[in-house]
Amino acid sequence: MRVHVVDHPLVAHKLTVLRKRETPSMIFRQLTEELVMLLGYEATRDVAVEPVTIETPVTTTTGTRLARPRPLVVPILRAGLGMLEGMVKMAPSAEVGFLGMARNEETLDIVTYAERLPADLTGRHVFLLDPMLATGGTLVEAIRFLYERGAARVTCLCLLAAPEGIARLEESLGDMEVDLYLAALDERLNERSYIVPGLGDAGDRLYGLAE
Ligand SMILES: O=P(O)(O)OC[C@H]1O[C@H](OP(=O)(O)OP(=O)(O)O)[C@H](O)[C@@H]1O
Ligand SMILES: O=c1cc[nH]c(=O)[nH]1
Ligand SMILES: [Mg+2]
Repeated sequence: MRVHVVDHPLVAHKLTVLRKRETPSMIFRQLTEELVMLLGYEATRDVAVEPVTIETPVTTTTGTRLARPRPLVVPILRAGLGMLEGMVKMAPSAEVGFLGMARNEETLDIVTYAERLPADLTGRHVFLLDPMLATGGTLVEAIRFLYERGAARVTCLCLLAAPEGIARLEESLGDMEVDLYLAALDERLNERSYIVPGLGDAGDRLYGLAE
């Protein structure tokens, strides 16, 4: 697995505001979208492209477009949904699929409760979106699922990860190649398997309480 921490002053600044306890949901959603755009810029740096002939007002020229089959963007519900808008703004021709997964907060087991993806992912480059990589249980399940469906390549975008989750991915993925883009690699997990210093429960902060 290749881990890329996007080291940029704007990422660090926005992430700091995102972490703050008092940041309200509306600002949290906005910052999440902006952070995904910055991560997405890096994560798509080597996405496959192909030449395309176009007419400008002056002449015919050869430009570039994202190659077919189109990249597939997959947010892991619920919290990953907060990352979708920013990613599709960066790659508007990408297709979008959905995975709904939740970790049981007592047992940490993962339940997949929804799936809406193409039946065959052969040749597809999948961009998996989930803000939090904690124990890694969710991402391991999701990546396995995508490769079993035939995905050619999986790139994960997370805002935060714990070293424990990265170690779990490295142990569990064998020869499945994964690129992981992060806004920050945090210190550790706490006794409830929350990321420290972290930002709390990303799903609740995005969609939980009305202000
Ligand atoms: O690495 P793990 O230990 O598996 O934990 C990370 C998962 O936990 C959170 O989702 P949660 O299960 O809280 O669902 P939600 O998005 O609906 O809040 C987060 O968005 C990840 O999907
Ligand atoms: O810190 C964490 C860990 C798992 N899920 C979250 O939303 N936050
Ligand atoms: Mg949650």
